[in-house]
Amino acid sequence: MIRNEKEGNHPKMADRQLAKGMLSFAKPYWKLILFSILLTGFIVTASLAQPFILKIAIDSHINGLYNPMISTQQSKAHIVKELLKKDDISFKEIAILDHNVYFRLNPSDSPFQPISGTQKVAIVPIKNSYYLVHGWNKGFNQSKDYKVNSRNNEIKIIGHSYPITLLHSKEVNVFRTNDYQGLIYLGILYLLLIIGSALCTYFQNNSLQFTGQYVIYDFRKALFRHFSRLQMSFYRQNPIGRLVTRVTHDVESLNQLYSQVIVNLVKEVLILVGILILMLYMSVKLTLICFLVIPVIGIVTFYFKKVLRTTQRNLRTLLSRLLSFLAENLSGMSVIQLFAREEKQLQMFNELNERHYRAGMRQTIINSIFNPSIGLFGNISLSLLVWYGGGSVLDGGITFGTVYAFTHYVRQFFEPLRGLADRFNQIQAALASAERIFETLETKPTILNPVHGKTLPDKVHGNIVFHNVWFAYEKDDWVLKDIHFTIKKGETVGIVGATGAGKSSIIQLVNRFYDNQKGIITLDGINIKDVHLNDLRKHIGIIQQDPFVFSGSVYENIRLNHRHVSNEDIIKAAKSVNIDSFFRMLPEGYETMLGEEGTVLSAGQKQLLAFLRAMIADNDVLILDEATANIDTETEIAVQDTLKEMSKNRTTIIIAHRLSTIQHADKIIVLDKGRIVEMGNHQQLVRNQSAYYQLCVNQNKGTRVKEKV
Ligand SMILES: Nc1ncnc2c1ncn2[C@@H]1O[C@H](COP(=O)(O)OP(=O)(O)OP(=O)(O)O)[C@@H](O)[C@H]1O
Repeated sequence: MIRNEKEGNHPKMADRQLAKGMLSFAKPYWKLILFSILLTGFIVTASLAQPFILKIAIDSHINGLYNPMISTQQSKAHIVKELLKKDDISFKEIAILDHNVYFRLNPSDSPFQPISGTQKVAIVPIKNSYYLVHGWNKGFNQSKDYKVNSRNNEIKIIGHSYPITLLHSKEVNVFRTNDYQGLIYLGILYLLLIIGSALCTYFQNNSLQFTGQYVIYDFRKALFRHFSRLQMSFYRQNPIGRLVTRVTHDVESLNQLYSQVIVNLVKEVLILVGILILMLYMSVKLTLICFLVIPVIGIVTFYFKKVLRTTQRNLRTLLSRLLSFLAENLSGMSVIQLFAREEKQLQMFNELNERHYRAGMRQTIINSIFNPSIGLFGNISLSLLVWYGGGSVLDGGITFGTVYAFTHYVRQFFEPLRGLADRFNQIQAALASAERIFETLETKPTILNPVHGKTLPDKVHGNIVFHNVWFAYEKDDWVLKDIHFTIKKGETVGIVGATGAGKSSIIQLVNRFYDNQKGIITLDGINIKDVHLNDLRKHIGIIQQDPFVFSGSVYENIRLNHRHVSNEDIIKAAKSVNIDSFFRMLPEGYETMLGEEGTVLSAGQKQLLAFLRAMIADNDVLILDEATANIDTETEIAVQDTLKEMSKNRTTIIIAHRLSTIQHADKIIVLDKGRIVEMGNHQQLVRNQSAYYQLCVNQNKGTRVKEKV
């Protein structure tokens, strides 16, 4: 049966609450995260610097334009010398201080008057030439200080009260032709950036992956710890497949968030901001033109973000349903085959599978529209750049290097935008998973330890009293009604009744798998709700009809957490019940590995194993719930003898359909539809000729029931 999944309908957790929860898991690893962020800073700087270095190289080497950004004092001096050579002006000495060039003139040779022995000169790149400007002592900027007539290349000096003289107007490609050293510096810088960036990326990736692994390890641990504190009703409401999805799929999706998304998001945002600043620095107009498409992208992204989140959530819910269905069907495959339900189940599986497939397709389609549309906007932006930037280069408004750098930056800008779209996907998926994980983690355990609990002594007497106990699994659907009985220290009590009468439910209450809604249950006079759960449960040993076998050897499965018990003790116990030979028959005897990847025990062997567990645990109260149902008659006789031995001086509760197994009990409680209808020993009850007698008659197929056992 497909359970009614309520997952998709749960109220959405506030994003802030989610973020807080996720941060709390990342907090222990803040140093690692900070380290990654610092490395990210370097990686971003390096990736932003690379096109800029190329721009400088192009402008300096291809166009031969002087660029103050890379002008070393040496190259400046070099330009000056080249210029002076061309104009045949001789200066005795050139000194470069700060960004200014100072000449110590030879007054007799020079047409200029020295100013206190030094002449201050500016080197100004105009069009494709360098100019020495004399008489300058402040900034010298295009449009404020001079204008270039692009038709005849004439340069006009404007708006200066002090004399400015242009010394030189010849085309000189000084830098390009001669400054190989500058080029080498640029090359080395570029190489260092690339190597540095690669190293940082390596360390950043590792530290991020480590963070992700640490965090998901903690998440899994927290989930498992929480699962082990949750009451049985939680497991009734949540199919195992769904819970497995939490610990596997959902946690993995969070791993991506911590190891890739967050820091990459920081990186991408930094790159976007950095590019924007650099582009604005180089040309405001060109930047604005390139980014004409940004508002459209904003609207598209907002819309897709909304749709994607819903789709992601839907996809997760359906996957979880699919897994639950799968888990349920795989564990019940024998029943499916036995009742020839293969086709029906397949049809149900197909339905779910198809819904999951459709949701997956929807997500793929959304992504396949979103990603290329961001790419398209990037290309539109590049076209605008070529159109306007190209024209400006021809006009001389901006350099070719600038346009070249812009093409890099525009691409680089749209790359993270596309990445941002993927980040959105991952964030949506992670948020949907986080919602589920935190919802699970926030499920409050209802079977709680008392705040100020009472401690039971190491050994309890085992007096158990049910004081008018009422219990329902579902609200007001009473399974046990006004149950009242006393089991005295060392007594053996049998509980009988028709199927569904409530026998097992009584046991579930004794060890607090469930809590009764009304009445009180006491152990040695102490309300069991006042005792710490571990303290209570360590006194109660239960042998179930289908005991659980852990992965591990037979020894480990019997010993469980009674570490002090030796292998010899276990063998001795097994021999005493005459079941030693059963375990010796296993492929490697007591060393045989059991569980998922080991040997599979038969139902009877499992019960024998559970018997040994109980013997080793030596609890003060022993409960058997159909504990011998799967054991053959011969072995059962041996086990019954041991049971008699074990129940001496130990409170024992036995639930058995086979009434012969409880005939020796000190007291037999007969249940019918959740109520006690009879209580007494075998003889008394047979004499009563009522409910118990009727059960015995039914079981003996109408033959007379003997009082004597
Ligand atoms: N986990 C559960 N959630 C909801 N209802 C339950 C649960 N376990 C049992 N019940 C219901 O409680 C009633 C009593 O069940 P219980 O298992 O105690 O009966 P029982 O006498 O032990 O039956 P049987 O002899 O078949 O083992 C039944 O109607 C059953 O459907």
